[in-house]
Amino acid sequence: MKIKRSDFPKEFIFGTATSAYQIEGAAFEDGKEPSIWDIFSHEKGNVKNMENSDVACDHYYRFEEDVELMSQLGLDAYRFSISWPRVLNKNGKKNQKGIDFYNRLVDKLLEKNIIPFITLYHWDLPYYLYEKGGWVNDDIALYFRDYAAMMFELLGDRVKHWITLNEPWCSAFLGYYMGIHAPGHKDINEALKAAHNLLRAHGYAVGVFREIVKDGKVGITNVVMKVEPANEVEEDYQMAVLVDEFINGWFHDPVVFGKYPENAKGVFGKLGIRTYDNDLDIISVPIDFFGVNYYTRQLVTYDPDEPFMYKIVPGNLPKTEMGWEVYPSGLYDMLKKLYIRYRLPLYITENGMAGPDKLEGGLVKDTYRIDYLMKHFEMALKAINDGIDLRGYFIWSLMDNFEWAEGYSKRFGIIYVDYSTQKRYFKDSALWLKDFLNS
Ligand SMILES: CO[C@H](O)c1c[n+]2c([nH]1)[C@H](O)[C@@H](O)[C@H](O)[C@H]2CO
Repeated sequence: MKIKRSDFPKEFIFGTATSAYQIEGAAFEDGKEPSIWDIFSHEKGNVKNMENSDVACDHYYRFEEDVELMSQLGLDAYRFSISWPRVLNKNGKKNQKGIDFYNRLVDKLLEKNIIPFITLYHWDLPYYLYEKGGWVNDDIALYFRDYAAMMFELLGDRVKHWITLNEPWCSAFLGYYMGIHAPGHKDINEALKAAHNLLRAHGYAVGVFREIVKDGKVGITNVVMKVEPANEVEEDYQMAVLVDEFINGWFHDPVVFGKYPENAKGVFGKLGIRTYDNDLDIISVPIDFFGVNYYTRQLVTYDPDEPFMYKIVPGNLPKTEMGWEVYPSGLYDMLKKLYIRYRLPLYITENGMAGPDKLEGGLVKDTYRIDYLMKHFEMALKAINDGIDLRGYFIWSLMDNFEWAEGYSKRFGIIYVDYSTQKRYFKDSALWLKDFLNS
């Protein structure tokens, strides 16, 4: 059964998502200070082929063309992030040229009737704050609060949908424990501290949001993985519960319940890893929605030789270029689980796939991406029809961009970017989406 746009509630919004560091470029121009990713990507061995976002998709200079493309597709909304080091310099002064860029971007979106959704933090911490300790310095929550208040003051008259953090799990565990993201640390105690300070930053920002953008909605976007036992044996089921708490619970429970998940907290305690319970009242100030970034499932199996007694097992379903299984039913399962547990409205703030996209004669035949998106749209519609308060869906991503440690080797866009010419090309998936949005 082919679903149509009209099967969704008329107020449901379809959009695309990007982030500042992945598309803007102009990394050192117009007064922008370096971020931890500007430094990390220039250090050998961190990013495939030593690629970086000095230029990326040159969006800082091409944003009008890009908004025009969004308008041609008929998108309802666009999710993007603010580069903190582009708008606030190391002396705590506003960088007016950086602020003007976001003013012009927001005004262009509104002119085209595209609803802006802003993410305040999508991993590009100002390097000058990292030098003060970054996310492991408790003061960072207040620096973030002041940055958030400034952006709410500057754009809150026109932007009514805000996301404090994108995937604090990645910032904390990829950045401070696994070392594969900036700042490249490998210290579990730093990771737990960073996680707590990220959540404190979120809570402080929501507090000032309520004073400044009275008619706005604010939430937080988390990684959402369907965690399943690799084998249907008791010990794997137990590991699935634990890993679900590590990945999903650790950043959802404190925000709603004001407490960390018990099993995971117990495991950290047993391993002598410190956890925190200060400011849980600030962390759990009420929010208006959860942003859900769903891509795939994670199969786990018990392994006593691993630090946390589990390891990830690659499943046998078809995989994307990232090696992630295509698992649409996991989206439905997680939307239902989140809605039952937290009773909050939901937006899918990211869903999409990296494909073997080839530009031939100005076309990209990414039928696999059309199939992927259609199957996930069907799960979103099923969730809505089952009474889940799902309000929107943002495809990751509007255009091919800098895929962090993978550099430009992974293409997630519905628009193809030829980085040698900066020309944009609608992939077949974009043309399909345009038809779908008009169906
Ligand atoms: C399991 O995937 C994560 O939820 C995830 C996937 N992704 C993300 N988070 C980030 O929010 C984006 O910046 C990435 O570009 C995007 C694609 O990798």
